[in-house]
Amino acid sequence: MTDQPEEFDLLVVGGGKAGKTLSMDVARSGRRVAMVERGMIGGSCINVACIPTKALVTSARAARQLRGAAALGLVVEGGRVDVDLLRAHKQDVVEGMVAANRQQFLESGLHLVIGQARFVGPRTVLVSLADGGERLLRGADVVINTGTRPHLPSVPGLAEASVLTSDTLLHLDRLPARLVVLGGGTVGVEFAQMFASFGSAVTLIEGGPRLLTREDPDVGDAVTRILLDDGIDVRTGMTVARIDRNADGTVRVTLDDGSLVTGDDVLVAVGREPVTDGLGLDAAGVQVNDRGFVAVDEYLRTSAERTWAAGDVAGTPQFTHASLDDYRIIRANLAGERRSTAGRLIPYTIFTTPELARVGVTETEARRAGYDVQVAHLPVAAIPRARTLRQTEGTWKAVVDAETDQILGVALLGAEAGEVITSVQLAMLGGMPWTALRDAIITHPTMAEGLNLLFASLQSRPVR
Ligand SMILES: Cc1cc2nc3c(=O)[nH]c(=O)nc-3n(C[C@H](O)[C@H](O)[C@H](O)COP(=O)(O)OP(=O)(O)OC[C@H]3O[C@@H](n4cnc5c(N)ncnc54)[C@H](O)[C@@H]3O)c2cc1C
Ligand SMILES: NC(=O)c1ccc[n+]([C@@H]2O[C@H](COP(=O)([O-])OP(=O)(O)OC[C@H]3O[C@@H](n4cnc5c(N)ncnc54)[C@H](O)[C@@H]3O)[C@@H](O)[C@H]2O)c1
Repeated sequence: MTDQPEEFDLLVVGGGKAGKTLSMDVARSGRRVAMVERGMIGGSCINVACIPTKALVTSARAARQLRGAAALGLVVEGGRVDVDLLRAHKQDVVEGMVAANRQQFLESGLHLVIGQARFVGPRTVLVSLADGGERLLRGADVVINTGTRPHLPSVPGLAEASVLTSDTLLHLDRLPARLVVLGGGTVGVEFAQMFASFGSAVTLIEGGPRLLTREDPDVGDAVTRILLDDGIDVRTGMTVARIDRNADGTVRVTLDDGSLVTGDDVLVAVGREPVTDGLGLDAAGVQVNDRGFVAVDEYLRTSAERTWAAGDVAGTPQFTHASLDDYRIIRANLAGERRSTAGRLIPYTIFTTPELARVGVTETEARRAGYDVQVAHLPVAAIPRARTLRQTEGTWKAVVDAETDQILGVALLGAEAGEVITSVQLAMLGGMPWTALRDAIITHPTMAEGLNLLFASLQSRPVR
């Protein structure tokens, strides 16, 4: 290695969704691009987050369907969860996507540098290469996209109790007979239900007053009822006082009211923290905010010149599609536009069974913002398609502005909600009033047809 850095038009640190997409895009346009990735080709989503978990959710749903096969007129005998086959299925999906990403990186012409990057000066990183040695790289523009990792709270005993995170639970070579899940957020509810479907006895402990605290109380409570029906022991408003690994290998979780929960494993899912340690942000002149995330403005610029940040580490809502939109913003701004993150409509789906899909604001947020709202509710059982699927669990909710008829937000808890939400999102993006969804001719029998029914329960404004 010489003292002179290798020069690039664009240097991307961390190959997450935003970083890899931007790297390929800029490289395809003929610019010199280096992307430094310490090991996960394709980033967290395809290796340890969305893709492996959703592959396992598919298995969990199949297990549920097999158990309910008689209701569909099928006699299925035997059947058991084989953890090795489960892992092989998940790994096959992951490896297919990693291989496809690797191929796309190659074809784009980007310089993929596998190693750990650390800033040693403005827009300059020293990379400890995975196969030994170092490289010094400098970018005319630099994008930081190093993601987040599971946060481990300072609970007495936790550090010594060999607890699991979403990363490590995915690699487990056995099914815990009793799984204790700490944290009733997105990761907690998805994993709790998945493992309950595989046959684990699951206890879910949430510190807040209910599960999914960002949702309206009625929506969070509806998800809680579904998990309770699945046999999950849900304990809300509970803090863990300490965790101990017993001599026989079991784990004892002591709650603040003195009660004990015993399990074989503990999954800690209490949020994620930014990956910035050892990154040398000071040397780069990049500041972090009070939560430790890289501080960015609405154009995704950091405090350092021509240094940008994207995805989870920049405090963007922690979804892959949000990170992808950060790529669009930085791409436009690198080309001299002024594209902003302000006012983005970012939907999401929580992949419980049934799914909870959300877009826009909650009823609580709309009322707090001073809107005069109308609220529509629809039990999923009222949708003909739900009957034919025999998946009648759940309830839909829409919040509209009574003054303007604009849709403010929708929460769909039910089968295929993650697919149906996009129709609502597109209507919102197009500024369509709720009456358009009430009156649209929608294919029968589909779940989306429920939108006709949901909005039909609202009162039209009197004709003036
Ligand atoms: C269990 C789980 C399930 C999820 N499911 C979903 C889902 O279904 N849908 C959804 O939209 N979102 C989901 N998410 C959230 C989603 O995974 C993240 O929001 C998304 O992956 C963030 O991507 P990113 O662009 O910020 O970076 P990441 O994909 O996290 O990539 C950051 C990369 O930087 C690399 N890196 C870090 N430091 C360095 C360094 N110093 N040098 C070099 N490389 C470095 C890392 O190895 C990593 O590959 C899930 C998250 C979890 C934990
Ligand atoms: N389907 C998806 O899109 C998907 C799936 C998984 C994760 N994600 C993303 O990843 C992010 C992180 O997920 P997460 O579930 O780790 O975090 P989260 O912020 O969604 O939920 C964490 C939960 O843990 C609770 N908590 C915090 N400290 C606690 C403690 N000591 N004891 C008990 N409970 C405690 C919080 O009240 C909260 O309900 C999500 O916010 C989401 O953006 C998305």
